[in-house]
Amino acid sequence: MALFTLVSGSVGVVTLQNPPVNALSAAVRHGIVDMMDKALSEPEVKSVVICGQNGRFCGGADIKEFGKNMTGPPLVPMIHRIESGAKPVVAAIEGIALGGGLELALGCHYRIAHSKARLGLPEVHLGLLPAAGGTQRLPRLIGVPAALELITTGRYVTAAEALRLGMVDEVTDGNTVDAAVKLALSVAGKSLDARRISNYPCPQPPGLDRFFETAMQQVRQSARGAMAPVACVQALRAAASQPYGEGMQREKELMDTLFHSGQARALQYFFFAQRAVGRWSTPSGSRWDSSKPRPVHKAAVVGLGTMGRGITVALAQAGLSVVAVETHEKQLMEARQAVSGMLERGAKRRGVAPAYGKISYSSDLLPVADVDLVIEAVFEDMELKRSIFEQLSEICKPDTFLCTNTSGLDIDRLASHARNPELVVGMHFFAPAHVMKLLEVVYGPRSSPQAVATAMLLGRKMDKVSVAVGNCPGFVGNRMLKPYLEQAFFLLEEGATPELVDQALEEFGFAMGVFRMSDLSGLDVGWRVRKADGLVVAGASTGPSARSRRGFRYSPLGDLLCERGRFGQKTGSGWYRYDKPGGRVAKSDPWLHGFLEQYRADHGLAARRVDQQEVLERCLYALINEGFRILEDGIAAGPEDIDVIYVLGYGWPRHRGGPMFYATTVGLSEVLERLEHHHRAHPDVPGLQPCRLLRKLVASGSPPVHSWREFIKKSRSHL
Ligand SMILES: CCCCCCC[C@H](O)CC(=O)SCCNC(=O)CCNC(=O)[C@H](O)C(C)(C)COP(=O)([O-])OP(=O)([O-])OC[C@H]1O[C@@H](n2cnc3c(N)ncnc32)[C@H](O)[C@@H]1OP(=O)([O-])[O-]
Repeated sequence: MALFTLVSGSVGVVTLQNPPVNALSAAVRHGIVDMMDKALSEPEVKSVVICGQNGRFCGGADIKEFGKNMTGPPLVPMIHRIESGAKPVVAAIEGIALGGGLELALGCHYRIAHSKARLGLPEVHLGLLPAAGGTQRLPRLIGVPAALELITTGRYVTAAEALRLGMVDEVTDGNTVDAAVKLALSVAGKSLDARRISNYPCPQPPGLDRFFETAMQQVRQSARGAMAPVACVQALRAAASQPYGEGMQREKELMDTLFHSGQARALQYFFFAQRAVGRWSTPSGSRWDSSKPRPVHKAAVVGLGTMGRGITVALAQAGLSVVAVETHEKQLMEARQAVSGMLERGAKRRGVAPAYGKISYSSDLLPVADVDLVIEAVFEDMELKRSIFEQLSEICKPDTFLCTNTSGLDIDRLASHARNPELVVGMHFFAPAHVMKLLEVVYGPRSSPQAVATAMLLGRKMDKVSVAVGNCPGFVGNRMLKPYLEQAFFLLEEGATPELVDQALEEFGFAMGVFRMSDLSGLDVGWRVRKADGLVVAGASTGPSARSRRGFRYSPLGDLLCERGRFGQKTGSGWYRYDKPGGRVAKSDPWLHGFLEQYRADHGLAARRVDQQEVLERCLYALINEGFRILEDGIAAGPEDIDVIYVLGYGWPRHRGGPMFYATTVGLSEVLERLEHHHRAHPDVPGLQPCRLLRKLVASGSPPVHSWREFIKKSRSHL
């Protein structure tokens, strides 16, 4: 819908009305076309302002319409009609002008933005390109290099940057629509020849061919198999080398290919999945819409190691007062410095003042007495955490929420040491905690709905996507990692190398293969967990018991490397070697290859050829299978939760939608069949045994991923 009003006697104001973001649905497009026709035909209207209802200009095309039979006036001719009209049109940009919304504004003759507005062309994140003229008008307006950067990254700019770049004509702190009306009055009747961007020549970057070859190389490297960024470069090249009309034709052709691609479907699924996880529920019936969070103004972080420092920064940047506690004086001093540096860099990036004043430091727990919420972030040791929870229960106000940052310890056990177990939840942050977008909020059987709601909201305030998950070893993310890692180890035993496994996973789109990732995060982390689980048997490096635990296949390879002090990057060697401890560049290690050969010889294992397809099937399907088990157990409420966790926390390629969505693109029956095949070959590996839920879904005709929640609910209620 769009509303027309006549103001100041001669300015027609067209207001887009489609809450919450005024997306350009068919009804809105109809409204704009009708209201513009009215404005352009009525003689008393001399100029026009386009704005959006409720302080938001426009969030772009209506993504919900994609994939359906699209009706209504198309965007390109609609915007062309505005630009080519005889009356000046001013875009009054408040809040957001994104995607098609910015393209609409670029079709207007003038643009005024409110100082708090954000502008951008984020289509690339949806597997698309700005196909309503964005790839052709923006470079004509701000030059090819700047447009290329904005379009291929989908980055938003502030109003101030938009003004610097020349995307807008004016920025105001006052009422944007009033300012736009004033401008519209002043330009009524003036020539529009110099205001139609499509008429501008596109400034050519020097060395056009070289410029685009380099750009394409860079984009291909960072895109990791995503098609949209590559298509964006192609469209920009057309803008720089062809007349506007031909450039538009190229934009359309490229969009046609992207629009129907699996990648676009995956990325659009992921867009909605990130929002769906906010509508959380637990098996006991707590829900996002019936659980009221309590306000948190002051929080404490206990333990200022790497994670605690990041959490402190995230809380301070979210505007909370933070008491940062570290009992070791030296560590406290180092942490103060590190936190200040992180705050400074963050503030510089965001163009704000560093939030130093939000943090007070302490070497004892007493100042946490009046905080609303504590995040304990000490070393992953149950005894240590238990003793801190007991102390916190003594010191804190009775209603203080007690949260623990843990990647897998039992929340319920910890809660049993708190005065009020219902106020205890887990908050699993990912390193670096002030940067990574993901937060697993772990509820135990005793966590109150309010505690879960409060932790979820706090995560959002820290600019994270919070996902509520149940309590089990490893929660969702690390629990699924276990069978994935296990398969990678088994593949080494059977003849693969770390390089081969990593290459297969990186070509699939992971930022890092499993071995490179283990080297980065430290092999000792998993070793500690396996030791705690009683899986590491000293002196069992040969003999029949070495490769079996509790009747199932086990690979001690990771343990053997750790016994030799090879913890990964930090020690200068792991699955790869590095120039020095802390080195970052992984190099193939002849020692490791020799070690693997000797290991196979010691265990009577014949190396066979492992191909990339087998790596993908064994590692990824085992991980997906565990995902189905997690759904079956009610640890995650829906596939979206798992997919968001894997994309935002574990480097799963976004353009593949997440593991559960990916399973639907492969075909659930294919995943089932391949798991059965691999399980037949490795009957002593339970991770490869297809789980019940997967079988049930296949038997029910493999319903689409968005209907799994209902399916799971129904199949539970039948039990
Ligand atoms: C062949 C065809 C040719 C077509 C040509 C098209 C060309 C064009 O270039 C393509 C586009 O514009 S592509 C588009 C390019 N634009 C983008 O990529 C912008 C995407 N949007 C965003 O990034 C964020 O939503 C905002 C920053 C706008 C607001 O953030 P915030 O304040 O945190 O709010 P929030 O929680 O995020 O959203 C609130 C609710 O609004 C919903 N919704 C939002 N946008 C929607 C949309 N465009 N649509 C529909 N719905 C949209 C969202 O799902 C949620 O619904 P729920 O039911 O309550 O869960």
